[in-house]
Amino acid sequence: MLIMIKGGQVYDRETGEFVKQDLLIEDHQIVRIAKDIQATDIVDQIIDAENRIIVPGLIDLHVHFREPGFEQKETIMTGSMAAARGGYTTVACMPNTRPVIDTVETVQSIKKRAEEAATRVLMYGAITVRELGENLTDMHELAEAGVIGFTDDGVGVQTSAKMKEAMKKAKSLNLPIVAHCEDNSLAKGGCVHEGVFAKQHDLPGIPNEAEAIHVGRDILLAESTGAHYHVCHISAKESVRLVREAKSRGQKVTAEVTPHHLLLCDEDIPAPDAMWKMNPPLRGKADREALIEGLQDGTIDFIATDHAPHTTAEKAVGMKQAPFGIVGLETAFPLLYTHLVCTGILTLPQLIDKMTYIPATTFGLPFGELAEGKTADLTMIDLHHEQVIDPERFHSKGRNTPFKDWKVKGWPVLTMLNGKITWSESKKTIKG
Ligand SMILES: NC(=O)N[C@@H](CC(=O)O)C(=O)O
Ligand SMILES: [Zn+2]
Ligand SMILES: [Zn+2]
Repeated sequence: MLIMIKGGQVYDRETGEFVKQDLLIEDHQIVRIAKDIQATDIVDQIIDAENRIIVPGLIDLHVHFREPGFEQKETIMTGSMAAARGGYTTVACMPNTRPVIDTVETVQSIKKRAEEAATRVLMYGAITVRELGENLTDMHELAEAGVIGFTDDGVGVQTSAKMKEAMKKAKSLNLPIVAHCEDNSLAKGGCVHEGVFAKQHDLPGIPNEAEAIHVGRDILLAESTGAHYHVCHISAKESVRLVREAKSRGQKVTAEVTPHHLLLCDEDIPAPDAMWKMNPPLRGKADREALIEGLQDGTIDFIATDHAPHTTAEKAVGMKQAPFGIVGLETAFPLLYTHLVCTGILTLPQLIDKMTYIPATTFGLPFGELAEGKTADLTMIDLHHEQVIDPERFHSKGRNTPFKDWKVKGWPVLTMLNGKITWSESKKTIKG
């Protein structure tokens, strides 16, 4: 099978430029990128990319696909379709499923289910059995089964000794510790950020230190064990400061931030409505500013959505009772393009790199670049098309987003994984 993508503005990471070029894809590989490829006779399909940019397939290293155990919220199939619609070709699933991803059997069964998925589905193994914080999983076995790192995402590892033990093991396996940073003794019972909104509505707050204290502790532990330490969904200004300081000492500490923490703060929450409830919570204005600054100066390495679908019924029970989490895969790129690139906060190449090449290289994954010889994972985006976010049109089972009705531009129009089209808005082809 030979596919040509014709006339698009192809992103070149090395120069940061968009050059009008054609791509030739043979089976799963990009075989040629050049101006005006004359191969019309031999190709099976020609895709018209006029007025579109072509970027590497987006990569989201923090998603919750809920399978096994919570299929009412999402499945690998619906989650991966949401990812494809959002322009993603690679995702990494968190292990807070039922059962937890803490055994080789569970890894294998998810791999099996993911064979037909619309994205490449990578996964993390749990740090502790059932994410209970008590006994380490068989990390060696999980690594052999192919997990890309270890995390107890959903909960923090509460004791320093357990985290240190996990880091030692992770270091020996050359895999990262990916930490959900939350000290329960400080966070317990809170449902929003301990700030303006909590006060106004008399809601129990989660203070910044609940996150930052783990970041600080773990940076010390990573320093002594030599492990690669990665901070999930960083949200507090103090955490950004700690990561910046560790990086300046040359430590292998990395961090990700979500679109919602970059675009919203607690004062933006219109009313106590669980569509705005997630963990960590939307922080204060100064935190949001620190996150943007951290993203700009490279303290924060990349963007991950923390796509966390829940059912409408679960989210309808109010701010205190509802589960934490919002969906993100189908809105991330247009939201960030509209609110960070069109406003001059990031350049378009910076945004693309933080959603492709940087997450890949941070975790040593061979994706995130458009080049001859590379896997044909790519996304075609219409930067000009403006559309309102309509959760009813999501491929995800989750409708839980605070961005409903936001008018944004920069929508993905075609996604290709391994040389196969996994999502296309219009099937706009010249041939085939
Ligand atoms: N982020 C969330 O608010 N929720 C996540 C758990 C997590 O990422 O900590 C979930 O699994 O629902
Ligand atoms: Zn988390
Ligand atoms: Zn998560």
